[in-house]
Amino acid sequence: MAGYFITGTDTDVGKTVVTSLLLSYFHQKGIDVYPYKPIQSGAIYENGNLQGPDLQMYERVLTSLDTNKACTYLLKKASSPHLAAKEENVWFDIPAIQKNVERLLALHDLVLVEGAGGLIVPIQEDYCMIDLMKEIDLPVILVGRAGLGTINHTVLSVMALKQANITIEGIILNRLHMEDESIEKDNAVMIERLTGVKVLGTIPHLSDVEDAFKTPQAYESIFNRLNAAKEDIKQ
Ligand SMILES: Nc1ncnc2c1ncn2[C@@H]1O[C@H](COP(=O)(O)OP(=O)(O)OP(=O)(O)O)[C@@H](O)[C@H]1O
Ligand SMILES: C[C@H](N)[C@H](N)CCCCCC(=O)O
Ligand SMILES: [Mg+2]
Repeated sequence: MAGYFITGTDTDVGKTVVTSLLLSYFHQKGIDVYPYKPIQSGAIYENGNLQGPDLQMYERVLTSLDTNKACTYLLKKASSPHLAAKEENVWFDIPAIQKNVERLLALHDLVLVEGAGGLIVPIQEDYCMIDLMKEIDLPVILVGRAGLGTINHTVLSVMALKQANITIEGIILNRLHMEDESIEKDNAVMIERLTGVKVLGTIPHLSDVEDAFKTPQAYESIFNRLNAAKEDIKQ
């Protein structure tokens, strides 16, 4: 029974890609790993069914995924959850989300919970993603961009996590675009120096994201630094 909360410095920073690579990595190691996206906004109708884009990506790795189990709230508007919920007349039952996490933790060796956007994303007008993370109480993997601008975003995110007393397992930088490698290398060094949190590694720019899920061992040097990779999490 182990889990991580995968958060990011922003929306579209690569949380779902990192979560899917982690799913694939642990799955190939024989670990019973399961994803959970409590709140998915930006869901779209496909063949008459409302589909969550993040869930569709997890499904590329775990073809047997039960999307009802892996997501509690599917909202159509591609916005902050608080706004989508207001427009769609949805009320978030936070204790129910918490119970779902506990249920999944009891059922699986490893659970990967993905947030929506970054930390100060409102779920309700006075309750943000970071408040949910605090309640869920899993160690956090923070995904940030690898390139220019990430020092500020990543260090501020770590400051907020520390202020909330949330355990940070590590930072993963993601090469969303091809940028100056000397800046990216220095970013990792400066983020470690300014936060005291380990940068586990950098995910390269992927020409074919889904293809990358087939070879998760390529990220061994990043993922084997996670405690879940070291401990025997199969109870
Ligand atoms: N390393 C990478 N190389 C190339 N493309 C990437 C990489 N990482 C992410 N992407 C692409 O960037 C986009 C955003 O990634 P992703 O969906 O993982 O973001 P997210 O942080 O999960 O966003 P959200 O807040 O909506 O959950 C996607 O189109 C994804 O395929
Ligand atoms: C719809 C999108 N892909 C995300 N899931 C939600 C991102 C909310 C970001 C809110 C904000 O930081 O301004
Ligand atoms: Mg996502």
